[in-house]
Amino acid sequence: MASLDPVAGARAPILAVDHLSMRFGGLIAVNDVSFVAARGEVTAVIGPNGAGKTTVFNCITGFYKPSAGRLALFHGGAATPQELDAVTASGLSWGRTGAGALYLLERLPDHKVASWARVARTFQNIRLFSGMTVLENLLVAQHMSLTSAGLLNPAAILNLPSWKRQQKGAMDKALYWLHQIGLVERADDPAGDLPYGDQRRLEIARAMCTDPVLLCLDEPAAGLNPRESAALNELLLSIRRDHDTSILLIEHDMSVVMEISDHVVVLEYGCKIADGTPQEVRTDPKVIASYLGVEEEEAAVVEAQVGA
Ligand SMILES: Nc1ncnc2c1ncn2[C@@H]1O[C@H](COP(=O)(O)OP(=O)(O)OP(=O)(O)O)[C@@H](O)[C@H]1O
Repeated sequence: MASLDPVAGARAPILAVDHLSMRFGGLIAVNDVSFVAARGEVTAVIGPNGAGKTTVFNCITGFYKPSAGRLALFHGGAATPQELDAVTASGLSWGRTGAGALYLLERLPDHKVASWARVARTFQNIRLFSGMTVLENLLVAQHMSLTSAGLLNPAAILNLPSWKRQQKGAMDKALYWLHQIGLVERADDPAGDLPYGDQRRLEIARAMCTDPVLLCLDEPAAGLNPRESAALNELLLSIRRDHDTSILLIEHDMSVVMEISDHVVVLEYGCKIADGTPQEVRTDPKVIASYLGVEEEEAAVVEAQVGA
C-alpha cells in the first residue's frame, strides 16, 4: 500500500484521524488512535466486541466530542500541512484550502458534520422510517436541502420553475438510487415490509441521497444471509466505482471486509494494533492472535512470532 501521509500522501486522504482518544469516566474506550482513510477507498475498522469501533464512528460523526485528538476531513483534495495547522490554530471548525476546504469534525455539532462536512452514516440497527414508503424514505433524506432552499424563498412560495427544478432533482436522485438497489417495483411499499437485506441497502441508498463525501457504515452486513451479503458488496463496490464517496465501515463479517476493503484498521481494547491492506492485516500475527482467534498450537507459533 502506498504511503498515506495524513496531509499530502501519494493517495489523497479524505479523513485523517490524529491521536483520537475518548474516555467515559475511568474507561478509555479509544486510546490515542491515528489512521488515514484515503479518498475513493473503502476503509474497514475491525476488532473484537468492545474494541472501540463504534466510539470512533461516534466521534467522527459528531455524536461524541472526543476527549482528545483531531479529525480532519478534506473536501476537494489534500490540504497542505500549513493549511491544516492554520485551521487548527484558528480555533475555527473549518477553513478553505487550495484544493477546497477542510473541516475539523471534533469541533462541529453532529448536524453540521452531516450538512457541512457531508459525512453520512448508518447504524448497527436499521433506522428507516418503516411506515413511509421506500420512495418517501429516499425523498425525506433530501428534505434538509429542499427546506433550507425553501425557507423564505420566494421561488418555493410562488412555485417558480427554479423550485420545481429542485424538486425534480430530488425525485430524479431518489429514482436513481431506487434503480441502483433494484427496488423500483417496491417504490410504493412501506419500507418496513421489505426483507431485511433490502432494508439495509435502502438505508445506504438513503444516506447516498445526501451526496456524502464520506459514508460511514456501522456493521452493514450484520444479520444478512450470503445472498444479501453479496448484494451489499456489489452496492458498496458500485458506490466506490461510480461516485465521489469514500467509505468507512465497521464490520465483523470478514468475507465482506476482505472482499471490498482497500485498507483495514484493527482495534483492540481501544488501541490500534494493525493498519494495512486486507492481505497484510490477515497475516499479521497480532491480529490473528487477538481478533481472529487461533487454535492452541497455532497460538504458540503466533506468540513466538509476536515476541520475535
Ligand atoms: N456512552 C458510553 N458510556 C460508557 N461507556 C461506553 C459508552 N460507549 C461505549 N462505551 C464503552 O466503550 C468501550 C468501546 O465500546 P464500542 O461500542 O465503541 O466498541 P465496539 O468495538 O464498537 O464493540 P461492538 O463490536 O460490540 O459494537 C466498551 O467498553 C463500551 O462499554
